Amino acid sequence: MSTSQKIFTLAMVRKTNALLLGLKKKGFGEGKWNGFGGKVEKDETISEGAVRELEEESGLVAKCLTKIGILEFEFVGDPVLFEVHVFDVTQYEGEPVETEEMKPQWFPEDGIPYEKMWPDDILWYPLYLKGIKFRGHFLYQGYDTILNYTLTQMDHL
Ligand SMILES: Nc1nc(SCCc2ccccc2)c2[nH]cnc2n1
Repeated sequence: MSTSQKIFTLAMVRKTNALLLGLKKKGFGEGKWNGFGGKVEKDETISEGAVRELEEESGLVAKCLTKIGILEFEFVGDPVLFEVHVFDVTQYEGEPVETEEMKPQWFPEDGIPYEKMWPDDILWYPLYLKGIKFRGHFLYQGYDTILNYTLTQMDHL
């Protein structure tokens, strides 16, 4: 039983058959390729937070976001439940630039570097890339081992 929930965003930027990922240079998830995201501030909606974090971390300005998933992460021994709202971004302005937080790179959809990403990604990316919305819950031991999980397709989020 987790005593508190913290809301985070994760923006997945896509163009024809390619996905933009960022190599996290510091902080939570350092050294892993991931979408762009972070905390949601008190004075913003979840999608406003997603737009802000994407611009801060990649320089891209999202013009349209679609909520495509909700992922809950629990870490053994940590009472905080991470609730991550995942968005698909296909309309954006600008070119991706390296920032203090992230080094961006385009990957072909059949060349995703799962071995250098969070272990849950290989489980839900295939749903995302097929346009299937999802809700998942993952129990982690440390940051590399998933003890158990549920992953459900959703018609609406
Ligand atoms: N793909 C993925 N992302 C995250 S955290 C993403 C949201 C975030 C949270 C805090 C700082 C920056 C970004 C994960 N955690 C556990 N598995 C995971 N998989």
